[in-house]
Amino acid sequence: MKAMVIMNPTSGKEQAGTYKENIVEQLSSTYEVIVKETQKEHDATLFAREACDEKYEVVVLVGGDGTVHEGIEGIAEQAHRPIVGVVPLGTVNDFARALRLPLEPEEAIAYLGKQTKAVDIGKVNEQYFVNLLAVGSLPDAVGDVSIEQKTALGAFAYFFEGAKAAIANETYTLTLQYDDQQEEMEAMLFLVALTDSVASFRNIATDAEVDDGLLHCYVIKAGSLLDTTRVMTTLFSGDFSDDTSVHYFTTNCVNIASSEPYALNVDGDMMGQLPARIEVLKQHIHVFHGQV
Ligand SMILES: Nc1ncnc2c1ncn2[C@@H]1O[C@H](COP(=O)(O)OP(=O)(O)OP(=O)(O)O)[C@@H](O)[C@H]1O
Repeated sequence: MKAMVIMNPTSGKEQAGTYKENIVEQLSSTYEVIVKETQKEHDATLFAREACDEKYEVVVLVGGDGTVHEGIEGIAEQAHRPIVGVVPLGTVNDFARALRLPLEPEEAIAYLGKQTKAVDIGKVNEQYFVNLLAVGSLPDAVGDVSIEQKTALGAFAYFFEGAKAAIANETYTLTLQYDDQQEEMEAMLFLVALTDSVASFRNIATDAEVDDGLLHCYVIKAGSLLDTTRVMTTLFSGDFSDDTSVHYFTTNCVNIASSEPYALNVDGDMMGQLPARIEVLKQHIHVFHGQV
């Protein structure tokens, strides 16, 4: 049986190489292991696709959410899909959090080759996502977060920038189609979460399970500045149940359009623009899972 380890040498303050030996040791009793280092953008996608073509049993993605996203892109549409392992070396590591893996790389390595679980992935137009898709002020702001900010502030950088943009109160008209319904609304932010870990905050999308086959959709409606501030507080607290400014629904497919070609933020990076068809591929990828 074969395992391919795909490492991004630039992630984790360039410490990825120091974990190489332990990863190989963890897997080598069961698998013949090869290690590939990415040199540039999209290498992880190409390597992961090669692993599918050559019928590898396992692909281990060593890096941040960007590396996980690229690796999953390479696997998602293939007939043979290896089991995916994750060694988290990013700032946020939302996917590793959702899989209940320890964020300490050495500890996460111990889960490679152990218990597996089939998890959902999302498809947006012709791309895939494992965690979060967003349209609105927050995603623009997330795209603006610099590497230095991420390192200094960690996950909080996203919400800090997001809150500033939201308070500027930028809104737009969205048309949503799902489950035979069509809705039009003024929105500040549209979020689709697949897991309960969004920019590292576990109390957003608390109902989302990695294998529930559902897109957890949040429309943060336009309102006054006061409303906006309150909504941001609600977002931080994670309890939307009594908030009329937040429209929450679940579905397995939603079409979203807007009068303006708003940009999409997919798993933390700006990719493509509206209109978009978003669907969930239920329990599509097997992963090595952490503690339940
Ligand atoms: N050798 C390389 N040199 C420069 N960039 C690379 C290299 N290999 C991969 N990349 C790019 O690094 C990015 C992914 O970085 P990483 O895995 O650290 O995720 P991240 O999302 O930036 O993590 P986080 O934001 O949580 O710190 C991808 O855009 C990928 O194309």
